[in-house]
Amino acid sequence: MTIEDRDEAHVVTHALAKDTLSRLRDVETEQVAFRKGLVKLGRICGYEIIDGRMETEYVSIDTPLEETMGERVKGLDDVVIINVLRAATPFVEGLLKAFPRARQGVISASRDESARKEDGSFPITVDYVKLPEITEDDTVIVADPMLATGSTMCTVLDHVLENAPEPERFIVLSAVSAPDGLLRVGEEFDEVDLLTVAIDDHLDDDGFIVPGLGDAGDRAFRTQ
Ligand SMILES: O=P(O)(O)OC[C@H]1O[C@H](OP(=O)(O)OP(=O)(O)O)[C@H](O)[C@@H]1O
Ligand SMILES: O=c1cc[nH]c(=O)[nH]1
Ligand SMILES: [Mg+2]
Repeated sequence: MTIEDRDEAHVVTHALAKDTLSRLRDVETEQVAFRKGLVKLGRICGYEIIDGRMETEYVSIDTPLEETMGERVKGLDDVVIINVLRAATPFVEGLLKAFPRARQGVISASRDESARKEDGSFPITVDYVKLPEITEDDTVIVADPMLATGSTMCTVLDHVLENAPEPERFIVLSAVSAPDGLLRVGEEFDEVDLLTVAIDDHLDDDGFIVPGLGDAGDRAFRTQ
């Protein structure tokens, strides 16, 4: 298993996750490679979630030759993935390769970067929310590649948890996180399992993660 427990979060330490993230960080990585990298990282994280968080059960199987015992992952049909628009879209595309039958939710949330508050958080605009019903049997994965101040994720979680029962597993998955954001989400939502590929050093004065990878949405969608 390649998930390590740290104080702030659980870290996916698979060598391919580190390799892929390093390519994403590189300023020379252009849009298509960047987007494909996010897809790949989502797939790796999905496999790591299955390996590190889910269980298998023994089942009887008839091969063409004889009956034998095999293992199946329990709960693969009870997965909900929440896509936090917009940067999470390619990341979720990768996750869906690991969980092809997941029920999907979408939340459009963006931070108002011109109005950073004194406490360092951002006002978050939520334009669209469409969520599937969540049940106690579900593994819920809220995906956003960037967790900076945590303002977006806290707002998203308020929506996701509203009227939802406590699911079997509740995972917040990011590629790059700042310590501040992890701390904030962890304090406000102690029921969530924070999973990330990297915990970076700090946030700059504009609320960007350093060293980070820049603006994930802009790099994936070529809007700058
Ligand atoms: O932890 P926070 O300080 O809230 O920052 C993280 C958020 O910022 C980015 O989204 P952004 O608002 O830039 O929108 P985008 O995905 O459309 O680019 C990123 O995708 C996260 O959703
Ligand atoms: O560093 C950051 C912070 C928020 N959103 C991003 O895309 N990058
Ligand atoms: Mg966003």
